[in-house]
Amino acid sequence: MPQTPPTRFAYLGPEGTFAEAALSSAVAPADGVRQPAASVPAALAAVRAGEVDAALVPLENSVEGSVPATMDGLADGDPLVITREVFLPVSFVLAVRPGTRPEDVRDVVSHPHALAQTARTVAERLPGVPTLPASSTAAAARSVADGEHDAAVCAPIAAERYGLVPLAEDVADHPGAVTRFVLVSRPGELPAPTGDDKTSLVAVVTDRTGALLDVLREFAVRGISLTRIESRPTRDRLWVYSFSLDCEGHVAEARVGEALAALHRVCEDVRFLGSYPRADGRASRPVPDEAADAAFTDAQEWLARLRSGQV
Ligand SMILES: O=C(O)C(=O)C[C@]1(C(=O)O)C=C[C@@H](O)C=C1
Repeated sequence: MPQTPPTRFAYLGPEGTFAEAALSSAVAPADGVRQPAASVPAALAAVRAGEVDAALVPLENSVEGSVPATMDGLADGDPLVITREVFLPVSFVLAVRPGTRPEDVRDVVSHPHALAQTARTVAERLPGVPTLPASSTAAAARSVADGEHDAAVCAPIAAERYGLVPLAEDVADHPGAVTRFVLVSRPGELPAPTGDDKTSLVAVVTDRTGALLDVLREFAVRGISLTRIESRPTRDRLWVYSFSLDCEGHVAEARVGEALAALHRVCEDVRFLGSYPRADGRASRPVPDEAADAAFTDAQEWLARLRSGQV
């Protein structure tokens, strides 16, 4: 009997990134093969090209906010959809080659999000030492192991993986940070509604009075709570913005489907980014009776009766 090929996953690499840890927490090693990608755009490109089935990429961090490469990578290019969200607590060490003393360190390298989350502590430990960006925390650790740089801000597991030792542990300025990762695929069958889901989308609006209010109203009048909203420049058109947002609910629910259809009417463009199980551990708000599927069905039936003359 022919065997189904294993699911292929890309993640922001190399080995030892938080993205790899997030993928491991979500997908058992036996449930697919995984390959590191050099950057978030490279991971998304591998999905679009069909080289992998899905990519696990960072979307936002509780301290530093959104990851622009992922936000923009999902908003532009061939459509991709989120099928799952994964939350991972992140903690950082300042890692060096064995034998390195604080006074030997001439630079500190890491992913910009990791440098931002540790800026104060690293400056206290290594005053005046410049910081440099890397494509990921693990790429930073590897470059220190290779002798290209002197210290990396990375996960304890990355330090171990690349033979480094901690010069300082727990160097986050705000301990307890969590990064939200998303698993993205080419559009296909949607994850089934679980009753506790999120829907993500990007709405492009023109520069006019009340444009954002129009977007928000379509959710509010249908009893849908938003869990995130932020604006990004569309980049190719001056002063035209897109709103990237997550709301509670699944597109299969009438209230969410109708809100999206309404946005399609009032926005210049709407890009659906998926409906997937909510995993942030926070309780979704109860759906008001008048926004439940049954209320929409009842209203549709009533309207059909009116239209057929049964007043
Ligand atoms: O470099 C990594 O290890 C990543 O997975 C990326 C990333 C990010 O983009 O925010 C993930 C978690 C940390 O907040 C720092 C870096």
